[in-house]
Amino acid sequence: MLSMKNLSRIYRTDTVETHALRDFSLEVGEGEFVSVTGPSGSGKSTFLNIAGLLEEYTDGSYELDGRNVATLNDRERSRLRNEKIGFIFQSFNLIPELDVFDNVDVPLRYRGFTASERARRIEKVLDTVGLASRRKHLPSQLSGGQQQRVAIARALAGEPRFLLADEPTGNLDSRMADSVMDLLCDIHSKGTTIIMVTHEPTLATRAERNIFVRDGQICVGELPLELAAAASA
Ligand SMILES: Nc1ncnc2c1ncn2[C@@H]1O[C@H](COP(=O)(O)OP(=O)(O)OP(=O)(O)O)[C@@H](O)[C@H]1O
Repeated sequence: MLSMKNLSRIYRTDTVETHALRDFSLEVGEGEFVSVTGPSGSGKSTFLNIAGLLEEYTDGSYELDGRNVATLNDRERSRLRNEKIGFIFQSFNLIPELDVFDNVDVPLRYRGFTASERARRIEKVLDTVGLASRRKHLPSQLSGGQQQRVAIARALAGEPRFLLADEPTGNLDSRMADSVMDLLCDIHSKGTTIIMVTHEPTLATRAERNIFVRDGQICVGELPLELAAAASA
């Protein structure tokens, strides 16, 4: 359902050309849970942003859910992104003035659902992430782990096929990180396809498949030592 072939992404400034991705080919099937690791600056976020249609690529081909991304106009791209993809970021990106319920409501309003349909979906996802009793709390009244759960609820409320997570546990202590990972595994077991970028080898090995990226390329058949150690632990 996600197919990238020989993708490249070059950032150009007046003086420097950065090859953030080069010859990057990847297939992710329906229902997979893939983690992406690699050194800082290796291209992980660039890959995730292109996968999520937030960023353009320079060359190669990308098909998402059978659609050739290069043929889409801006409106079609936004629509595909809103309907099929949920995002989770390291910094939870909640709106501080809105309570939990209204934060989760934000993307649903864009989709044009009725108020009753939105309320049904919000109650359901808050239940999924274990925060139904906190619906009237502001983000500042929640722990970091709870805030990330709200962000996950917001990403799930539109019932996306794809969940893209960029360092979702990066701002959390290990106990909260584990509980967010438990939640992602649970969401995956119910059928959502997940791609997660992480620096944490122990978290990466909880996915079904790990991709290791170095210098903008996937390293095939190479498991870094720390990942191999975490996998056998
Ligand atoms: N907007 C941009 N303009 C120019 N260069 C960029 C831009 N965004 C990223 N890069 C460069 O592209 C390369 C890949 O960056 P990217 O953010 O994808 O790496 P990363 O693996 O996610 O890093 P980290 O683990 O530190 O978040 C880096 O060399 C970075 O400096």
